[in-house]
Amino acid sequence: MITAGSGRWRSAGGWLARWVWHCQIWLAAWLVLGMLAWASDHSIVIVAGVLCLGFLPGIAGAVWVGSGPVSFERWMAGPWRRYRWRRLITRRWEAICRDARLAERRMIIRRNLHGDRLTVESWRYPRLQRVQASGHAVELGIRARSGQTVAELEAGVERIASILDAVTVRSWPVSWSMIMVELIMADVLTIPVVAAMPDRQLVDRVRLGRCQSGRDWWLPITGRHTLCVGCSGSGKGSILWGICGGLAPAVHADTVRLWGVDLKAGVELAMGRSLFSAFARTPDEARQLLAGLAGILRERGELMAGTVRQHQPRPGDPLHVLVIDELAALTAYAPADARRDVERLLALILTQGRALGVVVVAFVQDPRKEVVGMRGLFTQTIALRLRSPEETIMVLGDGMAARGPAHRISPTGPGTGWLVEDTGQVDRVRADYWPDPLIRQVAHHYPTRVLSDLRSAEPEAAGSRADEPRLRQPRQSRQRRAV
Ligand SMILES: Nc1ncnc2c1ncn2[C@@H]1O[C@H](COP(=O)(O)OP(=O)(O)OP(=O)(O)O)[C@@H](O)[C@H]1O
Repeated sequence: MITAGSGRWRSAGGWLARWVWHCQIWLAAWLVLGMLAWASDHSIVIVAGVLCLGFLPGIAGAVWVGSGPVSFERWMAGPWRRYRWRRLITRRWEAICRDARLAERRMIIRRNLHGDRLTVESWRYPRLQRVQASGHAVELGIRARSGQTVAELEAGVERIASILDAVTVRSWPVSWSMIMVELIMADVLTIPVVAAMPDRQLVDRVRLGRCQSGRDWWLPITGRHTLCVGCSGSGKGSILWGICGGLAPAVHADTVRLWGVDLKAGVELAMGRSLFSAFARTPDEARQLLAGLAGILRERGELMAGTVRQHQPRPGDPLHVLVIDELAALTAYAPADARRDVERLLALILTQGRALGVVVVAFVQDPRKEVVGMRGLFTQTIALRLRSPEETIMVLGDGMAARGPAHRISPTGPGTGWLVEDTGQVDRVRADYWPDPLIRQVAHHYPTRVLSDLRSAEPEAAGSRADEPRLRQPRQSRQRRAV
Protein backbone atom coordinates (compact mmCIF):
# COMPACT_ATOMS: atom_id res chain seq x y z
CA MET A 1 0.00 0.00 0.00
CA ILE A 2 1.27 3.47 -0.89
CA THR A 3 1.07 5.87 2.02
CA ALA A 4 1.50 9.65 1.96
CA GLY A 5 4.84 9.18 3.71
CA SER A 6 6.20 6.68 1.17
CA GLY A 7 5.01 8.94 -1.67
CA ARG A 8 6.94 11.85 -0.17
CA TRP A 9 10.16 9.86 0.07
CA ARG A 10 9.68 8.60 -3.47
CA SER A 11 9.45 12.19 -4.68
CA ALA A 12 12.52 13.00 -2.56
CA GLY A 13 14.36 10.20 -4.43
CA GLY A 14 13.16 11.61 -7.75
CA TRP A 15 14.35 15.07 -6.73
CA LEU A 16 17.80 13.68 -5.80
CA ALA A 17 18.10 11.89 -9.15
CA ARG A 18 17.25 15.11 -10.99
CA TRP A 19 19.72 17.05 -8.84
CA VAL A 20 22.52 14.57 -9.68
CA TRP A 21 21.68 14.91 -13.37
CA HIS A 22 21.70 18.71 -13.28
CA CYS A 23 24.86 18.94 -11.16
CA GLN A 24 27.02 16.53 -13.16
CA ILE A 25 29.87 19.04 -13.52
CA TRP A 26 29.81 19.98 -9.83
CA LEU A 27 29.83 16.31 -8.80
CA ALA A 28 32.58 15.44 -11.31
CA ALA A 29 34.69 18.26 -9.82
CA TRP A 30 34.25 16.84 -6.33
CA LEU A 31 35.09 13.33 -7.55
CA VAL A 32 38.32 14.67 -9.05
CA LEU A 33 39.03 16.46 -5.77
CA GLY A 34 38.39 13.17 -3.89
CA MET A 35 40.81 11.35 -6.19
CA LEU A 36 43.45 14.02 -5.67
CA ALA A 37 42.95 13.75 -1.89
CA TRP A 38 43.39 9.94 -2.14
CA ALA A 39 46.53 10.31 -4.27
CA SER A 40 48.13 12.78 -1.88
CA ASP A 41 47.21 11.22 1.46
CA HIS A 42 45.68 7.75 0.99
CA SER A 43 43.31 8.65 3.85
CA ILE A 44 39.82 7.21 3.36
CA VAL A 45 38.43 9.68 5.94
CA ILE A 46 39.56 12.71 3.93
CA VAL A 47 38.22 11.23 0.66
CA ALA A 48 34.86 10.45 2.30
CA GLY A 49 34.76 13.98 3.76
CA VAL A 50 35.43 15.56 0.35
CA LEU A 51 32.77 13.43 -1.35
CA CYS A 52 30.24 14.08 1.42
CA LEU A 53 30.77 17.83 1.01
CA GLY A 54 30.11 17.51 -2.73
CA PHE A 55 26.92 15.52 -2.25
CA LEU A 56 25.76 17.43 0.84
CA PRO A 57 23.50 20.00 -0.94
CA GLY A 58 21.71 17.20 -2.81
CA ILE A 59 21.23 15.02 0.26
CA ALA A 60 20.06 17.97 2.38
CA GLY A 61 17.63 18.98 -0.39
CA ALA A 62 16.23 15.43 -0.68
CA VAL A 63 15.72 15.20 3.10
CA TRP A 64 13.93 18.58 3.02
CA VAL A 65 11.68 17.46 0.11
CA GLY A 66 10.80 14.25 1.97
CA SER A 67 10.17 15.78 5.38
CA GLY A 68 8.57 19.11 4.46
CA PRO A 69 7.51 19.33 0.81
CA VAL A 70 5.36 22.41 1.41
CA SER A 71 8.11 24.45 3.08
CA PHE A 72 10.60 23.22 0.46
CA GLU A 73 8.31 24.47 -2.31
CA ARG A 74 7.74 27.76 -0.50
CA TRP A 75 11.27 28.65 0.49
CA MET A 76 13.46 26.81 -2.01
CA ALA A 77 11.89 25.34 -5.14
CA GLY A 78 9.41 28.17 -5.79
CA PRO A 79 11.85 31.12 -5.47
CA TRP A 80 14.54 29.24 -7.39
CA ARG A 81 12.14 28.38 -10.25
CA ARG A 82 10.91 31.97 -10.46
CA TYR A 83 14.49 33.26 -10.47
CA ARG A 84 15.32 30.90 -13.37
CA TRP A 85 12.28 32.02 -15.37
CA ARG A 86 13.17 35.69 -14.88
CA ARG A 87 16.81 35.09 -15.80
CA LEU A 88 15.95 33.03 -18.87
CA ILE A 89 13.59 35.68 -20.20
CA THR A 90 15.81 38.68 -19.54
CA ARG A 91 18.95 37.01 -20.89
CA ARG A 92 17.34 35.57 -23.99
CA TRP A 93 14.93 38.40 -24.68
CA GLU A 94 16.40 39.37 -28.04
CA ALA A 95 16.46 35.77 -29.29
CA ILE A 96 12.89 35.28 -28.05
CA CYS A 97 11.75 38.38 -29.95
CA ARG A 98 13.45 37.21 -33.13
CA ASP A 99 11.85 33.73 -32.88
CA ALA A 100 8.45 35.24 -32.05
CA ARG A 101 8.79 37.53 -35.09
CA LEU A 102 8.53 40.65 -32.98
CA ALA A 103 11.95 42.03 -33.88
CA GLU A 104 12.72 43.97 -37.01
CA ARG A 105 15.79 43.47 -39.13
CA ARG A 106 17.22 46.43 -41.01
CA MET A 107 20.11 46.64 -43.36
CA ILE A 108 21.95 49.89 -42.85
CA ILE A 109 24.76 51.29 -44.88
CA ARG A 110 27.86 52.52 -43.05
CA ARG A 111 31.24 53.67 -44.11
CA ASN A 112 34.38 52.11 -42.64
CA LEU A 113 37.58 53.99 -41.75
CA HIS A 114 38.72 53.88 -45.37
CA GLY A 115 35.46 55.47 -46.51
CA ASP A 116 34.12 52.26 -48.11
CA ARG A 117 30.36 51.66 -47.96
CA LEU A 118 29.37 48.59 -45.90
CA THR A 119 25.91 47.05 -45.53
CA VAL A 120 25.40 46.12 -41.88
CA GLU A 121 22.56 44.14 -40.32
CA SER A 122 20.80 45.84 -37.41
CA TRP A 123 17.96 44.50 -35.22
CA ARG A 124 15.34 46.46 -33.32
CA TYR A 125 13.45 44.81 -30.49
CA PRO A 126 10.42 45.57 -28.34
CA ARG A 127 11.60 46.62 -24.89
CA LEU A 128 11.09 44.25 -21.97
CA GLN A 129 10.01 46.78 -19.40
CA ARG A 130 9.00 44.49 -16.57
CA VAL A 131 9.50 40.85 -15.58
CA GLN A 132 7.77 39.69 -12.46
CA ALA A 133 7.18 36.13 -11.31
CA SER A 134 4.76 34.99 -8.64
CA GLY A 135 3.36 31.55 -7.94
CA HIS A 136 3.48 29.72 -11.25
CA ALA A 137 3.03 32.81 -13.37
CA VAL A 138 5.40 35.26 -15.02
CA GLU A 139 4.17 38.70 -15.94
CA LEU A 140 5.94 40.63 -18.66
CA GLY A 141 5.51 44.29 -19.54
CA ILE A 142 6.48 44.72 -23.19
CA ARG A 143 6.82 48.11 -24.86
CA ALA A 144 6.53 48.16 -28.63
CA ARG A 145 9.53 49.23 -30.67
CA SER A 146 9.11 52.41 -32.66
CA GLY A 147 6.45 51.97 -35.32
CA GLN A 148 5.05 48.74 -33.86
CA THR A 149 1.40 48.48 -32.75
CA VAL A 150 0.03 46.66 -29.70
CA ALA A 151 -1.92 44.41 -32.08
CA GLU A 152 1.37 43.33 -33.64
CA LEU A 153 2.79 42.70 -30.19
CA GLU A 154 -0.25 40.64 -29.21
CA ALA A 155 0.09 38.58 -32.37
CA GLY A 156 3.45 37.35 -31.10
CA VAL A 157 2.30 36.49 -27.58
CA GLU A 158 1.36 32.88 -28.34
CA ARG A 159 4.76 32.39 -29.97
CA ILE A 160 6.47 33.69 -26.84
CA ALA A 161 4.42 31.22 -24.80
CA SER A 162 5.45 28.36 -27.05
CA ILE A 163 9.15 29.38 -26.96
CA LEU A 164 9.07 29.47 -23.15
CA ASP A 165 7.02 26.26 -22.92
CA ALA A 166 4.21 27.98 -21.00
CA VAL A 167 0.96 26.17 -20.28
CA THR A 168 -1.26 29.12 -21.18
CA VAL A 169 -0.88 32.78 -21.89
CA ARG A 170 -3.01 35.89 -21.89
CA SER A 171 -2.26 39.49 -22.70
CA TRP A 172 -3.88 42.85 -22.41
CA PRO A 173 -2.88 46.31 -23.63
CA VAL A 174 -2.16 48.95 -21.01
CA SER A 175 -1.47 51.78 -23.44
CA TRP A 176 -1.08 52.34 -27.20
CA SER A 177 2.49 51.14 -26.99
CA MET A 178 2.59 48.62 -24.16
CA ILE A 179 1.03 45.26 -23.33
CA MET A 180 1.13 43.05 -20.28
CA VAL A 181 1.58 39.33 -20.82
CA GLU A 182 0.84 36.68 -18.22
CA LEU A 183 2.50 33.34 -18.85
CA ILE A 184 1.35 30.37 -16.80
CA MET A 185 4.38 28.10 -16.54
CA ALA A 186 2.85 25.12 -14.74
CA ASP A 187 -0.72 23.86 -14.56
CA VAL A 188 -1.50 23.88 -10.85
CA LEU A 189 -5.20 23.33 -11.52
CA THR A 190 -4.74 19.65 -12.37
CA ILE A 191 -4.33 18.91 -8.67
CA PRO A 192 -7.66 18.99 -6.79
CA VAL A 193 -7.75 20.75 -3.45
CA VAL A 194 -10.26 20.17 -0.66
CA ALA A 195 -11.87 23.30 0.81
CA ALA A 196 -11.11 24.32 4.38
CA MET A 197 -13.50 25.21 7.18
CA PRO A 198 -14.31 28.93 6.77
CA ASP A 199 -13.41 31.08 9.75
CA ARG A 200 -13.70 34.68 8.55
CA GLN A 201 -16.87 36.70 8.11
CA LEU A 202 -16.93 37.55 4.41
CA VAL A 203 -19.77 39.30 2.62
CA ASP A 204 -18.35 41.21 -0.36
CA ARG A 205 -16.52 38.26 -1.87
CA VAL A 206 -15.73 34.64 -1.15
CA ARG A 207 -12.68 32.53 -1.90
CA LEU A 208 -13.71 29.67 -4.15
CA GLY A 209 -10.38 28.13 -5.14
CA ARG A 210 -7.40 29.00 -7.32
CA CYS A 211 -6.74 30.86 -10.55
CA GLN A 212 -4.39 29.36 -13.11
CA SER A 213 -1.59 31.63 -11.86
CA GLY A 214 -1.81 29.81 -8.52
CA ARG A 215 -3.33 32.86 -6.80
CA ASP A 216 -6.59 32.65 -4.85
CA TRP A 217 -9.82 32.89 -6.80
CA TRP A 218 -12.15 35.40 -5.14
CA LEU A 219 -15.69 35.75 -6.44
CA PRO A 220 -17.44 39.09 -5.81
CA ILE A 221 -20.86 38.58 -4.22
CA THR A 222 -22.40 41.95 -3.29
CA GLY A 223 -23.84 43.82 -6.21
CA ARG A 224 -23.56 40.83 -8.57
CA HIS A 225 -25.94 38.23 -9.93
CA THR A 226 -23.96 35.09 -10.70
CA LEU A 227 -24.81 32.43 -13.25
CA CYS A 228 -22.76 29.24 -13.23
CA VAL A 229 -23.22 26.93 -16.20
CA GLY A 230 -21.76 23.46 -16.58
CA CYS A 231 -22.85 20.08 -17.85
CA SER A 232 -23.63 17.22 -15.50
CA GLY A 233 -20.61 16.32 -13.38
CA SER A 234 -18.74 19.55 -14.17
CA GLY A 235 -18.51 20.41 -10.47
CA LYS A 236 -21.25 23.02 -9.98
CA GLY A 237 -21.59 21.71 -6.42
CA SER A 238 -18.09 23.01 -5.58
CA ILE A 239 -19.01 26.53 -6.67
CA LEU A 240 -22.37 26.35 -4.89
CA TRP A 241 -20.87 25.23 -1.60
CA GLY A 242 -17.86 27.49 -2.04
CA ILE A 243 -20.29 30.43 -2.02
CA CYS A 244 -22.68 29.15 0.68
CA GLY A 245 -19.85 27.79 2.84
CA GLY A 246 -17.72 30.91 2.37
CA LEU A 247 -20.65 33.08 3.46
CA ALA A 248 -21.54 30.77 6.38
CA PRO A 249 -19.84 32.81 9.18
CA ALA A 250 -21.69 35.91 7.91
CA VAL A 251 -24.91 33.86 7.78
CA HIS A 252 -24.47 32.97 11.44
CA ALA A 253 -23.92 36.67 12.26
CA ASP A 254 -27.06 37.52 10.22
CA THR A 255 -25.09 39.78 7.88
CA VAL A 256 -26.10 37.43 5.06
CA ARG A 257 -29.27 35.38 4.62
CA LEU A 258 -29.36 32.49 2.19
CA TRP A 259 -32.55 31.53 0.37
CA GLY A 260 -32.37 28.15 -1.35
CA VAL A 261 -34.36 26.79 -4.29
CA ASP A 262 -33.63 23.19 -5.21
CA LEU A 263 -36.34 21.57 -7.28
CA LYS A 264 -34.25 18.40 -7.66
CA ALA A 265 -36.01 17.15 -4.51
CA GLY A 266 -33.72 19.35 -2.43
CA VAL A 267 -30.95 16.77 -2.65
CA GLU A 268 -28.10 19.25 -3.11
CA LEU A 269 -29.05 22.09 -0.76
CA ALA A 270 -30.48 19.86 1.98
CA MET A 271 -26.90 18.92 2.83
CA GLY A 272 -26.47 22.36 4.39
CA ARG A 273 -30.12 22.99 5.24
CA SER A 274 -29.47 24.92 8.45
CA LEU A 275 -27.55 27.62 6.55
CA PHE A 276 -30.72 28.65 4.70
CA SER A 277 -33.34 31.03 6.06
CA ALA A 278 -35.84 29.67 3.55
CA PHE A 279 -35.81 26.60 1.41
CA ALA A 280 -38.03 25.61 -1.55
CA ARG A 281 -38.28 22.14 -3.05
CA THR A 282 -41.40 22.51 -5.19
CA PRO A 283 -42.40 25.11 -7.81
CA ASP A 284 -45.08 26.42 -5.44
CA GLU A 285 -42.62 26.85 -2.59
CA ALA A 286 -40.21 28.53 -5.01
CA ARG A 287 -42.94 30.95 -6.03
CA GLN A 288 -43.58 31.81 -2.38
CA LEU A 289 -39.89 32.22 -1.68
CA LEU A 290 -39.36 34.55 -4.63
CA ALA A 291 -42.42 36.53 -3.58
CA GLY A 292 -40.83 36.93 -0.16
CA LEU A 293 -37.69 38.34 -1.70
CA ALA A 294 -39.73 40.64 -3.93
CA GLY A 295 -41.40 41.93 -0.76
CA ILE A 296 -37.99 42.65 0.78
CA LEU A 297 -36.98 44.49 -2.39
CA ARG A 298 -40.02 46.71 -2.23
CA GLU A 299 -39.60 47.52 1.44
CA ARG A 300 -35.93 48.25 1.09
CA GLY A 301 -36.56 50.37 -1.96
CA GLU A 302 -39.02 52.51 0.00
CA LEU A 303 -36.59 52.85 2.92
CA MET A 304 -33.57 53.62 0.78
CA ALA A 305 -35.20 55.98 -1.71
CA GLY A 306 -33.55 59.38 -1.48
CA THR A 307 -31.19 58.25 1.30
CA VAL A 308 -28.64 55.77 -0.06
CA ARG A 309 -28.13 54.23 -3.45
CA GLN A 310 -26.35 51.01 -2.43
CA HIS A 311 -27.43 48.79 0.43
CA GLN A 312 -24.71 48.09 2.99
CA PRO A 313 -25.22 44.70 4.68
CA ARG A 314 -24.99 44.60 8.47
CA PRO A 315 -26.30 42.24 11.15
CA GLY A 316 -30.09 42.37 11.13
CA ASP A 317 -30.14 44.19 7.77
CA PRO A 318 -28.42 41.51 5.72
CA LEU A 319 -27.47 40.81 2.17
CA HIS A 320 -30.04 38.33 0.81
CA VAL A 321 -28.54 35.68 -1.46
CA LEU A 322 -30.95 33.58 -3.50
CA VAL A 323 -29.28 30.28 -4.41
CA ILE A 324 -30.98 28.32 -7.20
CA ASP A 325 -29.70 24.86 -8.01
CA GLU A 326 -30.74 23.86 -11.54
CA LEU A 327 -32.42 27.03 -12.72
CA ALA A 328 -33.96 25.18 -15.67
CA ALA A 329 -36.20 23.19 -13.34
CA LEU A 330 -37.73 26.52 -12.38
CA THR A 331 -37.76 28.43 -15.65
CA ALA A 332 -38.24 25.69 -18.24
CA TYR A 333 -39.64 22.53 -16.72
CA ALA A 334 -41.99 23.81 -13.94
CA PRO A 335 -45.79 23.82 -14.54
CA ALA A 336 -46.84 26.74 -16.76
CA ASP A 337 -48.72 28.81 -14.11
CA ALA A 338 -45.92 28.57 -11.54
CA ARG A 339 -43.36 29.28 -14.26
CA ARG A 340 -45.06 32.51 -15.28
CA ASP A 341 -45.01 33.88 -11.72
CA VAL A 342 -41.51 32.62 -11.07
CA GLU A 343 -40.12 34.21 -14.22
CA ARG A 344 -41.78 37.54 -13.43
CA LEU A 345 -40.48 37.56 -9.84
CA LEU A 346 -37.02 36.40 -10.81
CA ALA A 347 -36.75 39.05 -13.51
CA LEU A 348 -37.81 41.64 -10.90
CA ILE A 349 -35.11 40.50 -8.48
CA LEU A 350 -32.49 40.37 -11.22
CA THR A 351 -33.25 43.86 -12.46
CA GLN A 352 -33.73 45.62 -9.11
CA GLY A 353 -31.95 43.49 -6.53
CA ARG A 354 -28.28 44.45 -6.86
CA ALA A 355 -28.44 47.92 -5.32
CA LEU A 356 -31.01 46.81 -2.76
CA GLY A 357 -28.89 44.01 -1.34
CA VAL A 358 -30.67 41.04 -2.93
CA VAL A 359 -28.48 38.96 -5.24
CA VAL A 360 -29.01 35.73 -7.15
CA VAL A 361 -26.60 32.84 -7.59
CA ALA A 362 -28.00 30.31 -10.07
CA PHE A 363 -26.72 27.05 -11.50
CA VAL A 364 -27.79 25.45 -14.75
CA GLN A 365 -26.64 22.73 -17.12
CA ASP A 366 -28.06 24.10 -20.35
CA PRO A 367 -27.43 27.78 -21.19
CA ARG A 368 -29.79 28.01 -24.21
CA LYS A 369 -32.21 30.97 -24.25
CA GLU A 370 -35.21 28.59 -24.29
CA VAL A 371 -33.99 27.25 -20.96
CA VAL A 372 -32.57 30.38 -19.32
CA GLY A 373 -34.44 33.23 -20.95
CA MET A 374 -33.04 35.77 -18.47
CA ARG A 375 -29.39 34.82 -19.07
CA GLY A 376 -28.56 38.41 -20.02
CA LEU A 377 -29.68 39.74 -16.62
CA PHE A 378 -26.87 37.98 -14.77
CA THR A 379 -23.90 40.26 -14.24
CA GLN A 380 -21.18 37.64 -13.86
CA THR A 381 -20.97 34.19 -15.38
CA ILE A 382 -18.81 31.16 -14.75
CA ALA A 383 -18.45 28.58 -17.49
CA LEU A 384 -17.58 25.13 -16.15
CA ARG A 385 -17.26 22.23 -18.62
CA LEU A 386 -19.59 22.85 -21.56
CA ARG A 387 -20.60 20.77 -24.55
CA SER A 388 -19.78 23.00 -27.50
CA PRO A 389 -18.09 26.26 -28.54
CA GLU A 390 -21.60 27.70 -29.09
CA GLU A 391 -22.40 27.10 -25.42
CA THR A 392 -19.16 28.83 -24.42
CA ILE A 393 -20.17 31.88 -26.46
CA MET A 394 -23.64 31.81 -24.87
CA VAL A 395 -22.14 31.86 -21.38
CA LEU A 396 -19.01 34.00 -21.71
CA GLY A 397 -19.88 36.16 -24.71
CA ASP A 398 -18.90 36.72 -28.32
CA GLY A 399 -15.38 35.75 -29.29
CA MET A 400 -14.84 33.78 -26.09
CA ALA A 401 -14.78 30.30 -27.63
CA ALA A 402 -11.09 30.79 -28.38
CA ARG A 403 -10.13 32.89 -25.35
CA GLY A 404 -12.00 30.88 -22.71
CA PRO A 405 -12.58 27.45 -24.21
CA ALA A 406 -14.84 25.96 -21.54
CA HIS A 407 -15.90 23.26 -24.04
CA ARG A 408 -12.32 21.94 -23.91
CA ILE A 409 -12.21 21.46 -20.14
CA SER A 410 -11.35 17.85 -19.35
CA PRO A 411 -13.99 15.72 -17.60
CA THR A 412 -11.16 14.68 -15.26
CA GLY A 413 -10.99 18.21 -13.81
CA PRO A 414 -14.41 18.89 -12.24
CA GLY A 415 -14.66 22.32 -10.65
CA THR A 416 -12.49 23.84 -13.44
CA GLY A 417 -13.98 26.76 -15.33
CA TRP A 418 -13.43 29.95 -17.28
CA LEU A 419 -14.64 33.42 -16.39
CA VAL A 420 -14.35 36.95 -17.65
CA GLU A 421 -12.89 39.34 -15.10
CA ASP A 422 -13.98 42.94 -14.57
CA THR A 423 -10.97 44.05 -16.60
CA GLY A 424 -12.28 42.05 -19.57
CA GLN A 425 -9.54 39.47 -19.08
CA VAL A 426 -10.37 35.80 -19.28
CA ASP A 427 -9.06 33.53 -16.54
CA ARG A 428 -9.13 29.80 -15.88
CA VAL A 429 -10.03 28.81 -12.34
CA ARG A 430 -10.65 25.72 -10.26
CA ALA A 431 -12.93 25.58 -7.26
CA ASP A 432 -11.89 23.71 -4.14
CA TYR A 433 -13.83 20.53 -3.54
CA TRP A 434 -16.48 20.46 -0.80
CA PRO A 435 -17.03 16.92 0.50
CA ASP A 436 -20.36 16.16 2.21
CA PRO A 437 -18.94 15.91 5.77
CA LEU A 438 -17.40 19.40 5.42
CA ILE A 439 -20.71 20.86 4.21
CA ARG A 440 -22.51 19.27 7.17
CA GLN A 441 -19.84 20.51 9.57
CA VAL A 442 -20.07 24.09 8.26
CA ALA A 443 -23.90 24.02 8.43
CA HIS A 444 -23.69 22.66 11.98
CA HIS A 445 -21.19 25.35 13.07
CA TYR A 446 -22.82 28.35 11.39
CA PRO A 447 -26.60 27.79 11.29
CA THR A 448 -28.74 30.77 10.39
CA ARG A 449 -30.43 32.50 13.31
CA VAL A 450 -33.44 33.56 11.27
CA LEU A 451 -35.94 31.42 9.41
CA SER A 452 -38.46 32.90 7.01
CA ASP A 453 -42.05 31.74 6.84
CA LEU A 454 -42.79 31.33 3.14
CA ARG A 455 -46.56 31.27 3.53
CA SER A 456 -46.71 34.94 4.56
CA ALA A 457 -45.43 35.92 1.11
CA GLU A 458 -48.08 34.08 -0.91
CA PRO A 459 -50.16 37.10 -2.09
CA GLU A 460 -47.23 38.52 -4.13
CA ALA A 461 -47.05 35.29 -6.05
CA ALA A 462 -50.57 35.89 -7.25
CA GLY A 463 -49.56 39.30 -8.52
CA SER A 464 -50.55 41.53 -5.59
CA ARG A 465 -48.33 43.38 -3.14
CA ALA A 466 -47.04 41.58 -0.11
CA ASP A 467 -44.97 42.44 2.92
CA GLU A 468 -41.63 40.99 3.79
CA PRO A 469 -42.15 37.47 5.02
CA ARG A 470 -42.60 37.13 8.72
CA LEU A 471 -39.35 36.20 10.41
CA ARG A 472 -39.32 33.81 13.27
CA GLN A 473 -36.65 32.27 15.43
CA PRO A 474 -35.83 28.74 14.35
CA ARG A 475 -37.19 25.99 16.48
CA GLN A 476 -34.11 24.77 18.34
CA SER A 477 -33.37 21.26 17.27
CA ARG A 478 -31.42 19.10 19.64
CA GLN A 479 -28.51 19.30 17.26
CA ARG A 480 -28.62 23.11 17.05
CA ARG A 481 -28.84 23.56 20.80
CA ALA A 482 -25.59 21.69 21.13
CA VAL A 483 -23.82 24.28 18.93
N1 LIG B 1 -13.58 21.04 -7.24
C1 LIG B 1 -13.53 19.74 -7.40
N2 LIG B 1 -12.37 19.08 -7.35
C2 LIG B 1 -12.31 17.76 -7.54
N3 LIG B 1 -13.38 16.97 -7.77
C3 LIG B 1 -14.58 17.55 -7.82
C4 LIG B 1 -14.72 18.95 -7.64
N4 LIG B 1 -16.03 19.26 -7.76
C5 LIG B 1 -16.66 18.12 -7.99
N5 LIG B 1 -15.80 17.08 -8.03
C6 LIG B 1 -16.14 15.68 -8.30
O1 LIG B 1 -17.00 15.67 -9.42
C7 LIG B 1 -18.23 15.02 -9.10
C8 LIG B 1 -19.39 15.78 -9.74
O2 LIG B 1 -19.48 17.04 -9.12
P1 LIG B 1 -20.87 17.79 -8.91
O3 LIG B 1 -21.89 16.86 -8.36
O4 LIG B 1 -20.60 19.02 -8.15
O5 LIG B 1 -21.25 18.10 -10.41
P2 LIG B 1 -22.52 18.89 -10.93
O6 LIG B 1 -22.05 19.81 -11.99
O7 LIG B 1 -23.27 19.50 -9.77
O8 LIG B 1 -23.37 17.73 -11.58
P3 LIG B 1 -24.98 17.65 -11.70
O9 LIG B 1 -25.41 18.84 -12.49
O10 LIG B 1 -25.20 16.36 -12.42
O11 LIG B 1 -25.51 17.67 -10.28
C9 LIG B 1 -18.30 15.02 -7.56
O12 LIG B 1 -18.92 13.88 -7.09
C10 LIG B 1 -16.87 15.05 -7.15
O13 LIG B 1 -16.38 13.72 -7.01
